[in-house]
Amino acid sequence: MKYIIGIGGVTNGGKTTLTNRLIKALPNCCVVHQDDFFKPPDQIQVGEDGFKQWDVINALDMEAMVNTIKGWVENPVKFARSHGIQVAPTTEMGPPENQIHILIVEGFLLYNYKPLMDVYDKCYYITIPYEECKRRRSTRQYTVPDPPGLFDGHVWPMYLKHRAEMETSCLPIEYLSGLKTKEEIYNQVYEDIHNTLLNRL
Ligand SMILES: Nc1ncnc2c1ncn2[C@@H]1O[C@H](COP(=O)(O)OP(=O)(O)O)[C@@H](O)[C@H]1O
Ligand SMILES: O=C(O)c1ccc[n+]([C@@H]2O[C@H](COP(=O)([O-])O)[C@@H](O)[C@H]2O)c1
Repeated sequence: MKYIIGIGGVTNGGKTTLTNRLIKALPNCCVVHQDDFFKPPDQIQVGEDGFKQWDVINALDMEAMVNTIKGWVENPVKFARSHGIQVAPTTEMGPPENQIHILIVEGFLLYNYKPLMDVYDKCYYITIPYEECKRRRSTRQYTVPDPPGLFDGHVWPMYLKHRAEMETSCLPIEYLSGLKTKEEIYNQVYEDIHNTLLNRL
């Protein structure tokens, strides 16, 4: 059985932190990070606001991201092995039809791209309020550092726009408060996934 989990949400909400905990705990679990698909800086357009438009879908090579996910769907065992993830032997997992393969797709713009809308079996979305987001973001080092004013001039307005867009889609999204402790968020999501997978097997 294949199971694809989306961990979306606001920048610095705690997506990577949660994902890293889950991949250690879940069996045969691979991950695709949306951040790995950012285009190089010279391909990022400058908007009317004067900022490079990093927080839009066009800043990402979404075709490559979709192809990576398709690669996992076609052959999760090969995908896992080529990403250095140990696959449990079939004997440990029971018959092949009971073998679980999990993919976590993690990123800030997961639910705003049509070709990906149908791939998720479960959609999580982490939120934190403006002040906390700005505080966490101010300590974060990206490969391209934030120029002064980027958060208020581009990052936060784009987050609000994309979130509103996402909410008009029919995706069943489970919201998680990123203000809870890392442990609480992890326990909540782990239990949810565990119970869902037990019911499906
Ligand atoms: N539940 C939490 N409570 C407090 N700080 C958190 C929590 N989750 C993550 N952080 C911190 O917030 C920052 C961004 O976390 P990260 O997981 O990289 O976010 P994202 O992947 O959503 O951008 C890191 O410094 C991380 O330690
Ligand atoms: O990773 C990069 O190369 C990169 C370069 C420029 C900007 N980013 C920022 O990465 C943010 C999304 O990642 P995250 O982990 O904060 O959700 C987004 O808000 C962008 O502004 C990321």
